Amino acid sequence: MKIAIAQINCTVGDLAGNVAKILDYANRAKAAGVQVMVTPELSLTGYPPEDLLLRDGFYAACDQALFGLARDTQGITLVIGHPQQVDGQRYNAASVLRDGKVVSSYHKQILPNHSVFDEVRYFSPGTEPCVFEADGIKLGINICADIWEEGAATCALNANADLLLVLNASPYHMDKQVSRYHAVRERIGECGLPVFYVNLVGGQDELVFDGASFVMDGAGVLVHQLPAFEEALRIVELENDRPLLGEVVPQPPVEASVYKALCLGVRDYVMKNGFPGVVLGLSGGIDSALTLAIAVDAVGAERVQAVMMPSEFTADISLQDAQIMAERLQIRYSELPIKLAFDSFLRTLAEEFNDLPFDTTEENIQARIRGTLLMALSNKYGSIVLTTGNKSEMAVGYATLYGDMAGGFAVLKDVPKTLVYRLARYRNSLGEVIPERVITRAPSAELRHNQTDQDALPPYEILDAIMEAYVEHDLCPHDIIAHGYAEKDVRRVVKLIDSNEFKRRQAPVGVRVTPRGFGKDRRYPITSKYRPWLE
Ligand SMILES: Nc1ncnc2c1ncn2[C@@H]1O[C@H](COP(=O)(O)OP(=O)(O)OC[C@H]2O[C@@H]([n+]3cccc(C(=O)O)c3)[C@H](O)[C@@H]2O)[C@@H](O)[C@H]1O
Ligand SMILES: Nc1ncnc2c1ncn2[C@@H]1O[C@H](COP(=O)(O)OP(=O)(O)OP(=O)(O)O)[C@@H](O)[C@H]1O
Ligand SMILES: NC(=O)CC[C@H](N)C(=O)O
Repeated sequence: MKIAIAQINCTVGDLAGNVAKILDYANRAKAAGVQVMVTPELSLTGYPPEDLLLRDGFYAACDQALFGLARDTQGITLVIGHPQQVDGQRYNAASVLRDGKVVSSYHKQILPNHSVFDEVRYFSPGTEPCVFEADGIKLGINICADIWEEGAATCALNANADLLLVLNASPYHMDKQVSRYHAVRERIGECGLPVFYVNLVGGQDELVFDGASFVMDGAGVLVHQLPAFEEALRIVELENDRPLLGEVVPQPPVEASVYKALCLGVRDYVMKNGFPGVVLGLSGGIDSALTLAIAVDAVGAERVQAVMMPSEFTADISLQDAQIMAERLQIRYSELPIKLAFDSFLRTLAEEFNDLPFDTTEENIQARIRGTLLMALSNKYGSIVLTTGNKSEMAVGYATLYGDMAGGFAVLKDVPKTLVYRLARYRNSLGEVIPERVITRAPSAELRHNQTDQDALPPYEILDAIMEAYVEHDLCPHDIIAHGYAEKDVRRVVKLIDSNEFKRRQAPVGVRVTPRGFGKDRRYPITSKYRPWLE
């Protein structure tokens, strides 16, 4: 008996494309003598389809695609994830397709409604197991969150399952795989069934699904591990109901996995939305340097344009480093000085401003001129503007609305500044593209003379630690101070984080790589009188 794991990159809403991909994988699996092929959760629609799931017409289209897929599949049994409407109830389902028919369906029992998940908004929970037979072996079905709690796996065991097929759409964040192994081993501890953990791969707006599907035997031993961040078809041989040992691909270390997640997130956002390429402002600083490296690795140098837009505050080394990087990466590179536009703005505003001193206003005008130029290139050539702000800056509002925040996709939105440096070093370890000086010089917005980020903000090691404690772990300022951080830093950073929610709400979407990003999994009021930094 052979079971295939189809670790595929599905596109939300592309029913015909997803069906074609599943058929292609099924044909390859069939040619290799496979009896059963398993696809990820909601493989027919992509995940998460969000409010498409509130439309009756969407379920009708899914049924049509599912029955078409069943008709076109002969000689192999498929397990397909899809949304299903039964008697007015909506379910997150997995159906068994065999001999041209949909022979049975399972309804997900545990609906996740935390962090980035909203499944209670869309689905009713299932209550029944679904076990089908292939080659004399009884295969039980679970779907993703089912396996993270006690219940659904035991339900399959009680229905006489010999092993468990688990369809997943489990998004990536750092160290996620460890928690998946842990959850699956807990279930195996309870039910003793081997588990086929089949995960989706690909980017969907802010989420990246890393694949990294695996198989554990009934003792919780890892017997197959698929690669992360790429599609794969893995054929697992069984002796009776025992999965035999196969390739165990090592999981990438954290910098490599975050880097790959960012590349996949950018590539799929750009490609699935049909952009011919990307454009970004290249300042000679670390954030735009790393963003450029990711962009090139994601979509290829021929699809990337970088623009250096010097002002009177731009250091010579910034210009040199931008040129060196463009040369190393062989991208389209232009220089568009902003002096003329800046002077023109100042002249136009001179009477209004009435000799008031140079302040953030003028800094922001420069950032906005750059944003306007990049958006003009985007409009003219159809390329999407990548913004470069990192998580630390997005946390404290250190970015200009309609300036460096103008754009379509925020690559580093969930990458704290300290991790930006680690990723730059990691990328250079594969071949040096970021000039060493860009990594070692003090970060500066170069919006006035002799400016450095550290004039305005605590050192990034401290800022990032306080941010993680407050944003990811929900600690209150007192607890953070008790961890050894200076009271003034904690109160200041927390105040900045809370009072800049308005900016983040207007920021482009970007790839989530931490357990809590500034996206679907953090919903704070903009208007709020609750002020934890004063407590
Ligand atoms: N609650 C609220 N709801 C909606 N809108 C609100 C608001 N509070 C202020 N605003 C609006 O927002 C404006 C202030 O925001 P904004 O215009 O962006 O400007 P602002 O936050 O005052 O300044 C931007 C800051 O980011 C720094 N920066 C800029 C560019 C790049 C970098 C970098 O290193 O990467 C750093 C810069 O040095 C400065 O400290 C207000 O004038 C007001 O119009
Ligand atoms: N001279 C410039 N030419 C082109 N783009 C610029 C220039 N200055 C700023 N930008 C754009 O605005 C973004 C914000 O940059 P800024 O230098 O203000 O702060 P930063 O967060 O230190 O970013 P970086 O590390 O990339 O410099 C840059 O990443 C870049 O995309
Ligand atoms: N789609 C799901 O049910 C995912 C839930 C699960 N906790 C995960 O992140 O893997």
